[in-house]
Amino acid sequence: MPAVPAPILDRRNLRPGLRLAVAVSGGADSVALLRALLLVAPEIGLVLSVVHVHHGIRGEEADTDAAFVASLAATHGLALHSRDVDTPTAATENRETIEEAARNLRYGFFRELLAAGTVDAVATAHTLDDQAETVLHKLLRGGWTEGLSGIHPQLAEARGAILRPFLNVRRSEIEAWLRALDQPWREDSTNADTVYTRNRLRHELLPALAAYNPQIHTQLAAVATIARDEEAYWQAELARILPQLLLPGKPVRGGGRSASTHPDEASLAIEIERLPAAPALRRRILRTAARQLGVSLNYEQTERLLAMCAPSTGLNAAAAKPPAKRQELGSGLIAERSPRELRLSRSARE
Ligand SMILES: Nc1ncnc2c1ncn2[C@@H]1O[C@H](COP(=O)(O)OP(=O)(O)OP(=O)(O)O)[C@@H](O)[C@H]1O
Repeated sequence: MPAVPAPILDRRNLRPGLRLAVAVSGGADSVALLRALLLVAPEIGLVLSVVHVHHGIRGEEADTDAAFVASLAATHGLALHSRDVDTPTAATENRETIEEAARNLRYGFFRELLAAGTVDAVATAHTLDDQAETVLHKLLRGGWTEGLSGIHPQLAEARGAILRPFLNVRRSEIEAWLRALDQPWREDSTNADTVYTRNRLRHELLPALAAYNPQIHTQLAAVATIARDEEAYWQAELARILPQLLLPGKPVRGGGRSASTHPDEASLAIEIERLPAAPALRRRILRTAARQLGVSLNYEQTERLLAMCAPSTGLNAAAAKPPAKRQELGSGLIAERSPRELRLSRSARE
């Protein structure tokens, strides 16, 4: 068999002396990530270990996965950080889906290892295929640039970081390499189950799109990179201008009536005249303001708020209806427009 080159790792965040725990589920992607990191560890000076979470779902299959990962770590003389969790109970208690609960428990363990200083970073094996599936999923459900940013190559934590050095690597490349190495991996039986949206995207929608553009995975991953950079730019702009714009709890000025100051209410005012003209910024300001009151606005709610910021007098006003004076946007969020201010308030009684 011709030699298959090792997948190319993103080395940006791999520095000498880094104590890096590789998150290994036993699947092809994470087994390959471990093998690829083992190849470069001596040259870079990485101190590798393995982290595995037994989620308490998928019965014996998960027991075998855990044993497989333990044996892989032992074969390469690596320390193993393992944790058994009860995903179904956590899902019920926190009203999460099984997938959400498993993810939260998994990342909870990673963050514990980082916070305790046991390791400096945790590497997960997300691939370019995962990135494409995530972006497509966000597009289907409706996503802002932050959602379209998909899986980030690096997540800074309070202490340490979570790294994704395989984000530029195709899953097909990984499997070919493991076969060439004669390295077995564990197949997750739920990966083929088309009950899960993500699996339908992987097995049905993406192959259909690839008939229109064979580079669709790379294109969607490029959307994530572009969206991430755009979002970072606008977030820096927001950090600069928000402190002058959002006026928490201030009374309405400029002739507007005073808003209710019921003790259960949290409120914020925005001076309309000082709002930048660009909708890209206006939307972000409005969404950030709502988020500060604990409400995550969807597109339709954001557009309703945006319309409330239109000029109430002057030439432009003749073309359209005057902006609404008061609207309830859901989740207890109320928007009130006075001549100079837009006030958002949230009743805790909702
Ligand atoms: N049980 C596990 N133990 C350790 N690491 C795991 C486990 N499951 C997944 N991982 C790590 O997470 C990566 C992504 O896994 P997977 O695609 O199943 O996650 P996901 O459901 O997409 O959630 P998320 O993207 O938030 O991690 C894997 O490549 C692996 O590095």
